[in-house]
Amino acid sequence: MARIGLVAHDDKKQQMAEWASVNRAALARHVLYGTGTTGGRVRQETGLEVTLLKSGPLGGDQQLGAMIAEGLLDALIFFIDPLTALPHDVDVKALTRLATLYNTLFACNPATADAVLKAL
Ligand SMILES: O=C(CO)COP(=O)(O)O
Repeated sequence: MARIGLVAHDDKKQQMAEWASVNRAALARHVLYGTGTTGGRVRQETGLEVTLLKSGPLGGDQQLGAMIAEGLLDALIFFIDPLTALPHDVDVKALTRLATLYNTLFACNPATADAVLKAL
């Protein structure tokens, strides 16, 4: 059982919902956390229990970063939108920086998320 953070930017939320639905059985074996909107969407699509943090732009990315720094998160699935400028880009950078710094399993697209989920 691993503790997994789920995050997706707006243009990637559909992709996250589909990925979570396809991988529902595997995800059900883990403890899930999500930024507000992403987590709500995953909950709605899959019926999985997801602990909802604040929405990303309102501090949810930072909450996940703090969990990583405190050793409370084992993997981060973060579907980043590479084509859109985001006003809270500093938060995105901070979260990906901490995932890198703490050697956290970190997937930013479905192909890598599949591999990470298999590894857990
Ligand atoms: O913006 C996000 C991550 O940077 C995601 O936050 P939401 O899931 O609340 O939309």
